[in-house]
Amino acid sequence: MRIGLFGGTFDPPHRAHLAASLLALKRLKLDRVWWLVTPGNPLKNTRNLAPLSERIAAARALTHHPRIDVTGLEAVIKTRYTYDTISWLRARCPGVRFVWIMGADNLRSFHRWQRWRGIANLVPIVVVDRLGPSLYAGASPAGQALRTFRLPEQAATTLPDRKAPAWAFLHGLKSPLSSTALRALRDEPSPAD
Ligand SMILES: Nc1ncnc2c1ncn2[C@@H]1O[C@H](COP(=O)(O)OP(=O)(O)OP(=O)(O)O)[C@@H](O)[C@H]1O
Ligand SMILES: O=C(O)c1ccc[n+]([C@@H]2O[C@H](COP(=O)([O-])O)[C@@H](O)[C@H]2O)c1
Repeated sequence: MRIGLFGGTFDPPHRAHLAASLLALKRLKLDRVWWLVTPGNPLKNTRNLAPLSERIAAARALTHHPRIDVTGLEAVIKTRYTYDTISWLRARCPGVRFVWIMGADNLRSFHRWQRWRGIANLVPIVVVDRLGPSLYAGASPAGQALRTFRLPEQAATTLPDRKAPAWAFLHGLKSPLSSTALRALRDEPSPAD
């Protein structure tokens, strides 16, 4: 069983999240993708974050795909740290080949995550193209530190079978969508206001 783990804030979820999941599903020949809706990204200001239950419900409504499961696992196991989440899952699912999925913006800030080198040693990672951040992601501190473990894109399909550290960059999604932009649209005063 090959499972992609797609952690995110999803406030709100949008079509690029779905497209990134579908791209990883197809290119890595995954059996499933599990969305892990975070109780709150430890590096983001979470003061105005929508409630977890709302973000989970919106993600389920958007995905509605037989191979995508939306979970609030991190709230259940009481962590916000990816290293803890992946360790917890690996300990309980020994037969599963997990892969961590993230957008290129997160590779750029990956060196600020708790135990990021440990995460890279736990599971293979796939980085999905994102309009803007993709340009410099490979040159980021983590991209540079992990450069010798980078696979050519054509080998991405082998990622779930690889021993970590191993990572690949998937091109082909250059979506400008972001939750920040959607929140700004939502919060814009209407002409009637
Ligand atoms: N347009 C996109 N293209 C590729 N990956 C994306 C895109 N938008 C989000 N992602 C990835 O999806 C995951 C969840 O992202 P998140 O919920 O933070 O959405 P976001 O649009 O980046 O939100 P925000 O604007 O609030 O930071 C992250 O790994 C992120 O890199
Ligand atoms: O573990 C960490 O230190 C850490 C720091 C920043 C982000 N993350 C995780 O990265 C994922 C993507 O976050 P976001 O806010 O960009 O959607 C989400 O699962 C977060 O919990 C994890």
